[in-house]
Amino acid sequence: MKNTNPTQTDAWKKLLRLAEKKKDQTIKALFEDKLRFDKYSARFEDILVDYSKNRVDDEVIQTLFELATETDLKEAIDSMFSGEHINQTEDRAVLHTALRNRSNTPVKVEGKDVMPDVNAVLAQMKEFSDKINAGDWKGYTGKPIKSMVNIGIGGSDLGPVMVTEALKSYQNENLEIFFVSNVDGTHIAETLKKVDPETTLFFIASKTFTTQETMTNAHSARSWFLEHAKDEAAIAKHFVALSTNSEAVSAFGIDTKNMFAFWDWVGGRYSLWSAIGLPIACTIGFDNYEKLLEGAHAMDKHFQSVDFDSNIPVILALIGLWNTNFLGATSEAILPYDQYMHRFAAYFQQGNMESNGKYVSRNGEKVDYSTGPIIWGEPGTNGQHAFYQLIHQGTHLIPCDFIAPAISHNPVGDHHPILMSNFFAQTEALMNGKSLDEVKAELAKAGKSEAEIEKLAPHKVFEGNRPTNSILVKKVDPFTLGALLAMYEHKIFTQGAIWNIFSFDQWGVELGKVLAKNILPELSGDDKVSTHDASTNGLINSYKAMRKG
Ligand SMILES: O=P(O)(O)OC[C@H]1O[C@@](O)(CO)[C@@H](O)[C@@H]1O
Repeated sequence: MKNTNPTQTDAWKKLLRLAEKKKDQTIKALFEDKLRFDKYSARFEDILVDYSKNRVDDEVIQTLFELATETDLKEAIDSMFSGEHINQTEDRAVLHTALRNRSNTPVKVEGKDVMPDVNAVLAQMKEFSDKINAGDWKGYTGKPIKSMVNIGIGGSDLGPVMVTEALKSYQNENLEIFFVSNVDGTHIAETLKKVDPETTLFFIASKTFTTQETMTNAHSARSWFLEHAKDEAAIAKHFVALSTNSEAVSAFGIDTKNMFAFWDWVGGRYSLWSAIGLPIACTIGFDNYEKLLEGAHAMDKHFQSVDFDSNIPVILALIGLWNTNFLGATSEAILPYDQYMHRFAAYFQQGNMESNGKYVSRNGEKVDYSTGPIIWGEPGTNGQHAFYQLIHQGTHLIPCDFIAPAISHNPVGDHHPILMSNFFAQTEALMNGKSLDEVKAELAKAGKSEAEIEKLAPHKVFEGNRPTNSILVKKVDPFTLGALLAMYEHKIFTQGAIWNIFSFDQWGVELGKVLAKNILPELSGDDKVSTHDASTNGLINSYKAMRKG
């Protein structure tokens, strides 16, 4: 991968000029082009991506494509899929795409085709999840597994949580799935209250098998289990490990035949396609998990082969870059109008912010431009009653992705049409706003006096011109969800490539962990601590005083 400073490209300089030249342009006016919706929307299988309600015109979008070309995006894409060690600071390939490579074409890492290993683990996952779903995997008292608890955090938790929630309609009704991630004892305590040791399976999910929270929770779960089962031999029937680290798995006391492996070229935040996805496969059945893989693979092929001007992840990435680097947006909201997708934004908080929350370029220099945005969001319509005030009338420009299914899994009464009417209305309102004249006419029609109108009107004006993408899917099914996830993954990849940053390491999560390990021993006993700054010393010593009750 090249390491071009994007601001040095002709396209970037032109985009700066265009942003200035078009600063008074409105999205509403752009719709005078009657073909705009057709030109600025794209179909992929049962997914419609409408990016027409953005502040981009033909000149801007073409220049954005030039930026992608000038920063050698195609070469970057090919480098990733070819197994090049593009994760240079960890000297690793980035091949989560190989995990869902349903075409089974060879994918080489250091000259070795990894597909046989990938397929072997998938076969192991299928065999195991089939047994769980059929009730053939018995616990230490001979009863079938009824409850599953995934113990993991970050990429070893967020993906399985988000997918099992989004695909809850596909869940085996004889099985329940729980997730424990936080080291806060409440998380494991509240979960263990709900499950029976005789019928519970624990997934210990950790790429490194060293993460403090996960290992703490895993040992607590193991202790709880042995209080009931007594015999350590029972562990083998109730604990499986999802990891790259077989030595640490054995040391924990899980038989490596109960280990589902993956590899260092799978990033944690890109790992739900790997053995980390086993709780998904067990919850929704392997066939549905396979459809998730197929959807992602279909999007991978689209991303790899389609020209930029029809390439959905590239288009979304470039529009996001335009919003961030030329219109000054610092965050992006993901707003799924689907209650089952309530953890979708949270998933991409890690996916996006842990990938592109970087301030040093691939050249090792501090960047002088914005990189990854803050990702946040909640399901619609709830967000409308929480933070849409700011999105509509705040001082921040917040590009939003609205996502909705045409068909609900729960067609209760007229709920879905009501939900969808809000989905359509919000992007219309964010684009068109409401002018002062319209507001004044409304207030006059409502019988307000001149004085009241003068006082109220400014507060009821909506400037509009706030950019949104609308992503309309036929139904949130495994294939479609897989394609959506891969679409966002490749958007993130594309932005990182153009921003000339390393998107696949995460050094920023290390310092806090190290300092916490230094503080932990200081918390035992009652002696005062004085090894830190006055605030940290004060906090620790206050904690020690308070906990005495
Ligand atoms: O899967 P594991 O090795 O336990 O890591 C968990 C999470 O911790 C990190 O913060 C890295 O330390 C995330 O990148 C990762 O997904």
